[in-house]
Amino acid sequence: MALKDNHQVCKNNSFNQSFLHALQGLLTLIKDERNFRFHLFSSLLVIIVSFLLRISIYDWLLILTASFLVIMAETINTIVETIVDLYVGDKYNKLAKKAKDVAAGGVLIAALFAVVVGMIIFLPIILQKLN
Ligand SMILES: Nc1ncnc2c1ncn2[C@@H]1O[C@H](COP(=O)(O)OP(=O)(O)OP(=O)(O)O)[C@@H](O)[C@H]1O
Repeated sequence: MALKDNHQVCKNNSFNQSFLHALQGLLTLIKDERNFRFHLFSSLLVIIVSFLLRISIYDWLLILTASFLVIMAETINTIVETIVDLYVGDKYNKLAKKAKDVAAGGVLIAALFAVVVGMIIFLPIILQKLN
């Protein structure tokens, strides 16, 4: 059915098929996108640290939201890059540059937000443990 490319171009005809194609998209992100792997690994690291430091439920919500935003921004960045490449190929195009740079800027904003959230939550706990 899905997961191996059968050159399907028609609509998915079952929930299972839709789900398998979504899973295939996720695996493609992990396999092909170095930055996506980096953000996924960083998020897992932050989640492990959050467990170890026993942060509050509200802090968990913030940490998970910040991680989710970075991963979603990276996903949208990959979508933009792929569509731009599909459209312009190897040719230089000013609008292609704008689209790709803006998409990358979105990832940067989300990553900075995650760093600020991480510092607000982890720094006081770490400083308290050091004292
Ligand atoms: N067709 C193009 N026309 C103009 N500029 C381009 C084009 N393709 C890429 N660029 C420029 O090269 C940069 C890198 O593009 P590329 O598609 O390699 O992204 P990437 O290295 O995969 O980015 P990221 O690190 O965000 O995943 C873009 O941000 C853009 O400035």
